[in-house]
Amino acid sequence: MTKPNTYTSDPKFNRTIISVQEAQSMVMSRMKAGGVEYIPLEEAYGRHAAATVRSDVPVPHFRRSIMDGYAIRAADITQASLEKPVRLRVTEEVACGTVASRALLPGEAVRIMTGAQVPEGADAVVKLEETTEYGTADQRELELQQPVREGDNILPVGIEIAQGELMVGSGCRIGAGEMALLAMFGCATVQVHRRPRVAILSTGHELLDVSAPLEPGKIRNSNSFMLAAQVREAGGIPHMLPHIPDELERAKAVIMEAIKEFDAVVTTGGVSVGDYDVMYDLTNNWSGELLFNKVAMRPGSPTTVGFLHGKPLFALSGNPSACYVGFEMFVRPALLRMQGAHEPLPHRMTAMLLEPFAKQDRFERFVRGNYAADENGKLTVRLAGIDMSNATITIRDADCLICIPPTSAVMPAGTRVNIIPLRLRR
Ligand SMILES: Nc1nc2c(c(=O)[nH]1)N[C@H]1C(S)=C(S)[C@@H](COP(=O)(O)OP(=O)(O)OC[C@H]3O[C@@H](n4cnc5c(N)ncnc54)[C@H](O)[C@@H]3O)O[C@H]1N2
Ligand code: MOO
Ligand SMILES: [Mg+2]
Repeated sequence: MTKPNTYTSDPKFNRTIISVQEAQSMVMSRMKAGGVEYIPLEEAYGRHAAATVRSDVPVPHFRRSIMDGYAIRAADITQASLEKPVRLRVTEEVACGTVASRALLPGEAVRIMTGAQVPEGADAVVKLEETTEYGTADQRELELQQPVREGDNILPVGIEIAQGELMVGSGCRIGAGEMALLAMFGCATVQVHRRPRVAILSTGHELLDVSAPLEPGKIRNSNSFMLAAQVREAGGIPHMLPHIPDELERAKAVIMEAIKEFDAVVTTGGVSVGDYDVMYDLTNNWSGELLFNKVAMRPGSPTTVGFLHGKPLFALSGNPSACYVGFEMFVRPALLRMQGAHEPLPHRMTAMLLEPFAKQDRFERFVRGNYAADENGKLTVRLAGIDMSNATITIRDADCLICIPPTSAVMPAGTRVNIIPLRLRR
């Protein structure tokens, strides 16, 4: 006797499928920028600014020499030539950080160094190599054999940055350039968004601690470590909880506790239709809201997101690549939004596929790939290797996700596709 198929009526199997874009907007519409804190500039790298910083002075704020040489008045040497050189009296020296004692008068020159303030009255700097000095220490004379243009080798006030210009926008991630600008404008303390604290929980009877020897049927918990790295990359503070077996009551207790204490909870495993897939049961029957539990994407189709007390629970797949992609699509943007980022969703670029893609699917697929520029500067992309949602090795190897739209035919080499660059390239 055959066993009747009962699963077609089981809600665990009949989930409402939504598109990636829909799912992202459902999550993002609930996320807002978190609290603010003040930190020393030294610690600001990688953080997201919580206030706009503008220049309070122009840069440079004084006329600055860009060469080692002599500050002169261009009008004094308009007639200078090889045959009829002009001589000027050298009155003093201006090193970086010092200023001339008085304005330059006609017929005078001042020895000046790169970066030093050009004296009043001077309107050009002549490079040292184009000059000859004569005379004694108290009677110095400068000989010039050709005219110069007014303004030569002088940085005018404000040429680089005007007063009041935007230096660091609120929500912007502080990188090396922002660090330099914040220092230039005297921001010893920086107002930044708090880093979200994220609890990470792996579920699965089969999971072993990293230090445990392998046993038949069991594997080490690698997803928690991957997720912790992804949380860090997204600016958050990961907190790895000890992994738990697939037990509903246990999972409920740990998650309810974690969601009280942390800004977000990310779990991995147990979101599919298996007998021990407890995250389905948990999010279907809890005091929180269930946003979705099926997304038209591969890997990561059973990705589930819920909200409780305004905090998100991201229940990602246990399959390592599905877990990785689920994080990139939903958790990273959410964490970035909590830190004030304005455009946190993954950025897409176009590239030409260098090899055919044969798998057909009704869902959009995010394939791990590697991109490069061809000889014309156009982006190309190829698969990073094995493209299974249970694979881990290609997470190491990929520097982008190739977005393959739903297909019913082989996608030939040469097709233009979207790619999502991942993290910093090696
Ligand atoms: N009959 C069906 N089976 C499955 C379906 C389906 O539609 N019908 N969906 C498949 C898809 S798609 C995915 S994705 C997975 C989702 O699996 P779960 O999220 O339920 O995850 P688990 O069942 O707990 O584990 C899956 C896989 O991942 C390994 N795993 C789990 N946690 C970790 C960890 N912390 N570190 C490393 N590896 C982990 C686990 O051992 C399993 O091999 O379901 C398909 N099945
Ligand atoms: O959605 Mo699953 O991740 O395709 O394998
Ligand atoms: Mg499962």
